[in-house]
Amino acid sequence: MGGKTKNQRIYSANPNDYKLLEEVGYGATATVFRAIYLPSNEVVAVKCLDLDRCNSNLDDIRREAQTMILIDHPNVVRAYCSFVVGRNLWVVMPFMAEGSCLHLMKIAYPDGFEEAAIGSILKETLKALDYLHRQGHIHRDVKAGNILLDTNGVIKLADFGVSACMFDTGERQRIRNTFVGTPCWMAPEVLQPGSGYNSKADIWSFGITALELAHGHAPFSKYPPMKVLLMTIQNAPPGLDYDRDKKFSKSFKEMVAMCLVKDQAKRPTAEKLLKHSFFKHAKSPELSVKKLFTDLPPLWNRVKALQLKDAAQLALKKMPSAEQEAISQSEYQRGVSAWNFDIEDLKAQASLVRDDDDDDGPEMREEGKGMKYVVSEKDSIDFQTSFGKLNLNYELAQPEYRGRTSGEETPQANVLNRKGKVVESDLLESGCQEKVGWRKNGSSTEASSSMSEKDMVQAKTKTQTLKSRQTQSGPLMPGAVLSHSVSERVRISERTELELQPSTDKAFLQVRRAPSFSGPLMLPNRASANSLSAPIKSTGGYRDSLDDRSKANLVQIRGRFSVTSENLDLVKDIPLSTVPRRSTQGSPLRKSASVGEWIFDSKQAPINQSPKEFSNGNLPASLLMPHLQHLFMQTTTQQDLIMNLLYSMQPAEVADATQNGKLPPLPRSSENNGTIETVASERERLLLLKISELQFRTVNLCEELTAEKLKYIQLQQQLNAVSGQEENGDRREGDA
Ligand SMILES: Nc1ncnc2c1ncn2[C@@H]1O[C@H](COP(=O)(O)OP(=O)(O)OP(=O)(O)O)[C@@H](O)[C@H]1O
Repeated sequence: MGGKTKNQRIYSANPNDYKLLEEVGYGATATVFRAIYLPSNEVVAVKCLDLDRCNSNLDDIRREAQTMILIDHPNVVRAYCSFVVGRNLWVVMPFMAEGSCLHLMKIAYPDGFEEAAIGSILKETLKALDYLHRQGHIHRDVKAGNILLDTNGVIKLADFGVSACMFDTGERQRIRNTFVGTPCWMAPEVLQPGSGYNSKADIWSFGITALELAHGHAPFSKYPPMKVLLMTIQNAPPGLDYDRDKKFSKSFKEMVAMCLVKDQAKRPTAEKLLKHSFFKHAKSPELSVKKLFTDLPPLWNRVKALQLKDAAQLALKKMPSAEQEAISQSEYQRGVSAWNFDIEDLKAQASLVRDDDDDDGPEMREEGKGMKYVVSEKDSIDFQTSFGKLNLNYELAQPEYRGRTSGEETPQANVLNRKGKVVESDLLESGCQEKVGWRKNGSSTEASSSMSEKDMVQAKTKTQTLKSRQTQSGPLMPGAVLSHSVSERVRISERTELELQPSTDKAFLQVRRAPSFSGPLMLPNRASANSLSAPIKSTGGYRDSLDDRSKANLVQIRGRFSVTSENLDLVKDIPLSTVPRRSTQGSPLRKSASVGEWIFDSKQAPINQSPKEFSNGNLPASLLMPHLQHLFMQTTTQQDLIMNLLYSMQPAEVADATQNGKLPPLPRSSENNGTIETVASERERLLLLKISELQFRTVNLCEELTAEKLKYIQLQQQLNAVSGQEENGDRREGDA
């Protein structure tokens, strides 16, 4: 898809016309390069999207790219053209020389920007959203990482990787009832399957982005994604409410609060929000934003420095010992397992979290997340949540892809000064490492070194290894990509490298392979390879994440859910406050393997109740009440469980289960056109049926229980009678 821009410049679809220079960014699915468009000698950005890593099919991706080409707004990054190169889609865009707000914060403003700059950045972003919403688009990935800055202060919203058209109907709209976005920035309604969402989801993400720009990180960003999702649903919306936020104006706080309302209907439209006093008084970006990057080195050096910093930190501070790694891994697994199975526990945890915990050290933030949740040799994790399947993409290392065209120095070995002149020296040797953190303090720039001498040695080792690796792989001709997929090459080379390289190098690779919590969370549509009803992937699927104990207890893995016998024992999950204490301590009621069938275990009857008590007329009620309450709780818990399971099942699975007689028949809708609304109402009816069935079963169980108790009492009475007769006999013998 070659294309023309507004000023009629034509950009060819021939990869040989583009000379890829430095890597200036990377995301979950793409690596972005500064490049020269050779026919006009113009600097552009080329985003190389790894199609293997996208959950959409090629047609969808092409359509997205086409949408980007049609976009025409000063605050939206448009695509000049796009074309397929091997297993990659190249999207040619204007080069935004100062990169994203996220990178800028990471490198120089770890605690966020000042309010004036935030106002300008948000206003320009909101203009972009207003335009997109008017055009019928939902961006769905609004965040600081997608707000790009140019040297002249121009601000643009980028990344249509997950955008959706609001006016689409049918299949595409059904797909939209899926999780797409980035966990910390995702609106609560996006997490509710079946409820659907609209452009107001962008307004929520916009509010979260405002907090991100104010604090340097998004709320909840230190938590694992599954916890973030739960906290978004359950906690009060985050805001600018704490001591640290005193410096911000009332109107800023008010604007953020307007965006972060859980009820999407109560959130303002972008158009309305633009009229808010906070934006009316916003300064021009020329005045407030341009100064943010004076004194900073060029973008590619910042990106490189960030990569090295991450690698060195990971290698030296975060690269855990075998033991720590095991703990970390088990924590990770626990998180995944907990998300799947112990929702109550997670709810309790989430409720204990204080929002002001977000003030924790930078190691808890985005950089740190990748370190804690490193899972090597895995490209993605499929979280099987009670709400649906979440595919957590990882950032992918593409070290070999950073090369330039034939005969050029590799970017890793080049340090360019602000004028763009190539300085032939290693980043580390040049002393650039001293500025790994260009922390800006007010107007002055402090060159702070966050790497120790040891860091340097390790990082240098890394750099040298990178160089030699590039020598081995040779310079990259854009055309050469056609012959061998980047992802393939990377996977092969990474596997070999992980086996052969010292830990530092592994660490570097893992930094890039760590879960990208800033990347999109995607629930692929069923037509895609990652079908919801497909068996759980062994690589990274939660099945792997179950610990041995859980595996041993595995009763059933069906579709996207696994049920363990441990989880079936819901008794222990009942809150102590709501259930009589006795019933939580070794209840005589035990669940059989099939959910809903209860067995009374007389061995476990409360030991402090003597047989005599059973013959007492009051006792059956006092004994039964806890169990009846217990049963009631169980039923409620089961209902919740079933509701979660049903909500997470795809219609096809429900229909399948119905046909197999595993679930009551699905009520047929005469107008079942496959829309999500119909599916939702069908599920609701199915659920009501299930609830009635459970209630019926509960009553039956109570009756059975009462009958058993009566039998027990009768036996006790018979026993008493027999022992009474024996006693009388003994006495008579004694008297005689
Ligand atoms: N036109 C551009 N000019 C300069 N830098 C860019 C440009 N486009 C993207 N970048 C940089 O590259 C990074 C990754 O790009 P992008 O967000 O498009 O990739 P992605 O894989 O879609 O990311 P994700 O899905 O994780 O948000 C951006 O955060 C930004 O720093």
